Amino acid sequence: MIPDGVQAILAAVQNVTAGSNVSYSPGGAQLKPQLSDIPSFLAFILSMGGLGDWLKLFIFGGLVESARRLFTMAYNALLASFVLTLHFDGDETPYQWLMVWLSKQEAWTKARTIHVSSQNFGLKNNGVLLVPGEETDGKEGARPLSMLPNFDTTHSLWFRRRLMRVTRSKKYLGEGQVENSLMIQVFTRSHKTVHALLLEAKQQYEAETESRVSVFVADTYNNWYYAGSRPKRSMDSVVIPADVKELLIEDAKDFMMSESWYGQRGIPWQRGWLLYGVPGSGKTSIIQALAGTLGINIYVVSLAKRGLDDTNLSELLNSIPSRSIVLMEDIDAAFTRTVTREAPIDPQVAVSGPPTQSATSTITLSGLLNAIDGVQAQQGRLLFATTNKYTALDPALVRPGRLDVHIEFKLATKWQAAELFKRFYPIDDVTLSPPPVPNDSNEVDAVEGDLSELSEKASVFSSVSSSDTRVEMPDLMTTTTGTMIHQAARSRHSKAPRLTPEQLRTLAQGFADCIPEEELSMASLQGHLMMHKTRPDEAVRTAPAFVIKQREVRAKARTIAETAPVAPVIPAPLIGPVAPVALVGTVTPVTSISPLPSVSHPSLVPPTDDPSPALVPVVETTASL
Ligand SMILES: Nc1ncnc2c1ncn2[C@@H]1O[C@H](COP(=O)(O)OP(=O)(O)OP(=O)(O)O)[C@@H](O)[C@H]1O
Repeated sequence: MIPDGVQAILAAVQNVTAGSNVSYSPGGAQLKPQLSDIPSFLAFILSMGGLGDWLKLFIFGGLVESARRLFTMAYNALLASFVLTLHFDGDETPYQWLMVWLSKQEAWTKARTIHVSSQNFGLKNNGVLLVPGEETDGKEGARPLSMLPNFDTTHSLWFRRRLMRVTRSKKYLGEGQVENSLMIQVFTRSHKTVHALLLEAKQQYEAETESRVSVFVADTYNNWYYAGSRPKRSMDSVVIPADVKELLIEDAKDFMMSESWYGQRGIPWQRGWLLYGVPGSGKTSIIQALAGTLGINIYVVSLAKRGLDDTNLSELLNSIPSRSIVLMEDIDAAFTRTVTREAPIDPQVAVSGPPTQSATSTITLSGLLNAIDGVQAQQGRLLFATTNKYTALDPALVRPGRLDVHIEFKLATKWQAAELFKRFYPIDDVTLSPPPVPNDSNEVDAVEGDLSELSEKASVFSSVSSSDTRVEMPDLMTTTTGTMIHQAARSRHSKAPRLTPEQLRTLAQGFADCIPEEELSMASLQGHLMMHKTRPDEAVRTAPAFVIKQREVRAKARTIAETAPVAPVIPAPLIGPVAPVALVGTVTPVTSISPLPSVSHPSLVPPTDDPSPALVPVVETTASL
């Protein structure tokens, strides 16, 4: 049953549509006045008691809302013409610039709601404004506190007499992923103010990072994100033969300056280096040092990364800015797991196989090769690949044009051991130990076997170290070890004797004499020196024991490896004709990859007909360390 009021409206609507004068009235009577047009229809509606009131309210509300919307639109339009709004994504570098810049603004010291953070945005400790009164310099492990805009709060501050509103946001994406963003509104009609802001933030940040190298890694969504920065490592701190170091630096510098040379010849402006050899021999260190020397950033690609496929890899490589280092660490790792020449071994395995396989990437070798060659790839890219298994690499991957220069890193030579020692102990930072206590059960005495021969060498140097000292030795001839340690520690901070350059040379030589040629890695030698950070003579005295220990550890590791069940390796590496090392262009095929001939370092010879040096090659050889 339709209520009378509604029936009346329906009839009126019909009449209006049909242009009829007939209208409905309860009981069949004609309604006065006749509803022949819209105004009369409305008048009729409004004349209907409660319904009329309701409709009036509806129309009034509609008008108010429309007015509000119009006002908001006008306000926003007006605001947009006076305000410039900038958005920054948390995983991009400009966000870092702005956060550091913001952290240095005095505004936060007066704000009512602030975020107190110990994040330093990849900068050294004093890179961000410290909470007034806080001193962190020189304090080990101290993390500075900085004051920043609070999340989800809009802050106002002034920049060059312009009002700025800053809103920081944080979004939780699940699985521990957080997305940070920043919005800055500047009350200005001119872009100049915004440019000045960006430039100031960038310059401030770059000044802070001048002594650092920024590192980017791919996130789980295969986008680059800023993973922080590291102090620049000096080339001098990496002990490899000087000519190899020079080759790397000169070749890289030359490459960076040769854009037009490549362009004129239609050669893609990219260059690849393959650093291969034993773990802990300085492959990563030299890349880090090179990035610092050239003042460029490092983008690290892990080919075994979960979820990485051919398309992602290609996109990742293509989105790297020019004049950057791309570092593919342990390039063999991908090859011995899921990467094959044409396709993933078994898509089922990649999806649901054992964790070691499903947890890795599904890239194919062709995908990798395409990504390296990438037609749209950024030009001016220095590609570095490292591997411990040179023979596991496909010849197509290591051919010139992809990985042009191959450098082998070997176990430490005596020369490297001595040089590492000298660099490890800057003369001003170290002191000498007291003379060894007779019959003391120190580490050297505790080791047996061929240690005696080595310790003979060491003892020469410990006696040298304890003799020619400029400062009188504190009296440490005590009976209990505990007391001696205590007194030795005290001597470190009191009248400890300093090393002379001559003593350092002698100690370094003594250390080198204790280290067998090409048996231990540089990393392990460094580990030993770390145990005696400020006591070079102790490092020498205990070196023989260290060597014995290392041999034992390796023997144990070998036994474990021999008895352990052999894990299936997928697939067999392709071994074929390979240029053992080529400096651009030419390849000397060899029938198999065997241990490479030792040191014969490539040299860079500038082309005779072109001013651009070094890119024409010439030498097909192997650079070994
Ligand atoms: N030639 C070297 N000169 C100075 N330090 C070295 C050298 N080789 C290794 N080290 C030290 O050993 C540590 C490991 O070095 P690095 O990571 O560069 O080795 P790697 O060859 O890249 O090893 P992996 O193949 O395992 O990645 C670093 O702390 C580094 O300082």
